Amino acid sequence: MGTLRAPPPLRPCKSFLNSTDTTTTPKLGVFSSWRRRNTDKIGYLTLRRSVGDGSKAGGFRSSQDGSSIIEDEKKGKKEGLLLGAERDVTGSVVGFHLIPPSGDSKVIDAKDKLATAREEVAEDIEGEEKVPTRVTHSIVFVTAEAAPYSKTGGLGDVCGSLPIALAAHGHRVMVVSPRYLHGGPSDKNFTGASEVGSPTKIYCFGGEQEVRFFHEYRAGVDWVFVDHPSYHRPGNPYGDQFGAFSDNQFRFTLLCHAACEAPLVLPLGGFTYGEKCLFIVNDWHAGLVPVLLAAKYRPYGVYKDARSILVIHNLAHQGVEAAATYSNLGLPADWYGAVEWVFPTWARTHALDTGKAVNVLKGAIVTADRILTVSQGYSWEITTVEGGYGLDELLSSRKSVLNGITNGIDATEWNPSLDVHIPSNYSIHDLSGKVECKIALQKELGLPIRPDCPMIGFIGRLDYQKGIDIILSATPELMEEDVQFVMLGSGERQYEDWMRVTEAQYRDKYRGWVGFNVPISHRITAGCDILLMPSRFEPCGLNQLYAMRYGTVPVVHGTGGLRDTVENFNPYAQEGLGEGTGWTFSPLSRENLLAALKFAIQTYREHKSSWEGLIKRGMERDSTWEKAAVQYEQVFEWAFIDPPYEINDHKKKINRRDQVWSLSKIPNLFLKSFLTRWKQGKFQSPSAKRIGSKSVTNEEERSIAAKRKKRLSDTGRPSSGFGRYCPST
Ligand SMILES: Nc1ncnc2c1ncn2[C@@H]1O[C@H](COP(=O)(O)OP(=O)(O)O[C@H]2O[C@H](CO)[C@@H](O)[C@H](O)[C@H]2O)[C@@H](O)[C@H]1O
Repeated sequence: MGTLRAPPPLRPCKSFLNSTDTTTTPKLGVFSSWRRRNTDKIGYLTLRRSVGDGSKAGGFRSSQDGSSIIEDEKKGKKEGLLLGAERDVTGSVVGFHLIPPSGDSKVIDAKDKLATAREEVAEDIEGEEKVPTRVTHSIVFVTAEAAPYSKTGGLGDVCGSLPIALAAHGHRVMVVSPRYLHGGPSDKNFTGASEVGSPTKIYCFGGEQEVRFFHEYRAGVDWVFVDHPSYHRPGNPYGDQFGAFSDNQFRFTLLCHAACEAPLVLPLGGFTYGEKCLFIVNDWHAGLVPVLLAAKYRPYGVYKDARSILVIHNLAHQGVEAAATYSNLGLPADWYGAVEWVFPTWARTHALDTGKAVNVLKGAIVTADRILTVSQGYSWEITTVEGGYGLDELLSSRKSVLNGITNGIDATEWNPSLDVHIPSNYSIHDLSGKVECKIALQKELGLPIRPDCPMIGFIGRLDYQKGIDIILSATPELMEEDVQFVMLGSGERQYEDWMRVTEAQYRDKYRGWVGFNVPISHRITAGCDILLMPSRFEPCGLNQLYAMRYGTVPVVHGTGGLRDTVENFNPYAQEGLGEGTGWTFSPLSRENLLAALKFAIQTYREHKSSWEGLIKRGMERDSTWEKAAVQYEQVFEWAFIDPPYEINDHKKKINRRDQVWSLSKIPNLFLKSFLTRWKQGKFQSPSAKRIGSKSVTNEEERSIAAKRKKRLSDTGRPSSGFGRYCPST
């Protein structure tokens, strides 16, 4: 956890390690600058990349095995010389250069599988120019959704834009997600992708499944879509009007297996990604990937140098299914402990319920090399009982590899001066278009056309996370004000119905748009003056970032990423010039929400210059991916410093458990106290002692249950303790 700090020491390239002259080998951390100072032959080194259509891509070229190719631009292309071993002034080999006469690059050392490429711009011989060294990786994103191909929320946005930002930094990036065909207009999103490689067999769910891969190269990224009949059905990626699909465990198990195969088998742009990849697995849907790397591949010497990073966008969804489904996952039998989940007694449904389940996200937390959340605030919240959804202790035990990086936004799609979905474009220098957007929105929704009336917007999933129940309770009082309120969302049926009823009740003030509609979401973001986000918890939140960029002032519950990104308004700061980009209220309650909204409305009406300041500070805020991409790169470096999760780690933990439970190994001295404690119910079953399982005594369970009961009676809502009934989506 904590902030991202100084970069780790640089790692030497393989060719350097191959040097036979070890006497002059510099220390790793100083290799780069040492090399620049002492080598006068290196010239200007860059790495060329070839992905998809080689002519389109810049950067470095990857070999079939994922290795990278280094070219000497200055000399190689002109002279076509085979430079061979490069030596410094002391005679030490510092690198190898293979420059073919054609100017084409060749692999330096295919055996080395040097997937980590190095882009170095050496300072000139006099040492005047200092340019940073950059390490590039072969990155494989695994995700259930990626915009614009598929999107139901923020996960799609992030996985549609972060890969592009990382590719722009020179990384070779692949995104693997399902090829959903719902039989509607969204199917055309996949028409740009064509079949690549040959059908691949996946072994899971007691049989053999065949998946096909489709590929599109766009914006510097290889978009790979896994095709299987189970992804072809009406609805959205996770369910339809009847609820979540019952075979989601199967569909996302398939995705994970296919994603592990893709870098090995797909010749994208003529070259596979190879084994030395960095998997970025998003949420539980992709959570099986790090477990597969450790359990299925590494024991056979495959993916030994790969690393995985788990990105948690929403801890509330963990992919929990009955323990009996373990055999479906395609994992070796002795890896059950990695995904095993035991619910506390109070959360079990009946007397014979043993509480045993498999929890895919837990498996990912245990086996991933690093863990990221989408804001720093949330990375702390998930280690607390309130925000941990039963995984807080496990996550706390992994604090040393847990960081938070605030999401960026796609600054091309969400740009008021370019947005194709809004009727008038505008910018911070000329806000006149914003009023036109407001008038057009009022017209479109059939509301009275009143440019001076404060207009409040809400966009999001209609569920408990987003605090819809608080909006619901506050709306009657809000409607007493002279305001207009627009909501766009879909989700729980009761809230959708409430929106329809409220619209009928307040015809001239309220509109509820039930459904998922991206163009409307842009028009609400641009046309409203205030965006309301009373989320109960919010890992990052993107709508407040979009709102600020569109000069719409956010009023948010101060939690997770909302607290990190919205600065509370202070009218007295900076000698009356003001400070802040919106309002944050806490704790979450109807009264606090109304108070914050009323402050905002009053400021809008009575303090025009303060309002303008709020708008401008929000629009000036840098929410692009650039900053986040650099922080991600820092975490990549850290991931490669440590060895990957090994089968040995797993075995050690299993053995430790066996030792605990082998009575012969417990000295007699402790046996009595052990048995006494056992009778008191202070030990759980052996399985509960396995890797990362929740290990609480019956007494603790009872006290947690009592606390929850009290909280329920005090506040009328359950705490976010153990996630007994996490849905699969
Ligand atoms: N009815 C509708 N019509 C059109 N567009 C709609 C819509 N409902 C939602 N959207 C869009 O979906 C996205 C929602 O993103 P959020 O980050 O607010 O929430 P979400 O909870 O899905 O994401 C999770 O992952 C993201 C990404 O990490 C985190 O920011 C977040 O906190 C976490 O809960 C936005 O682009 C929004 O405009």
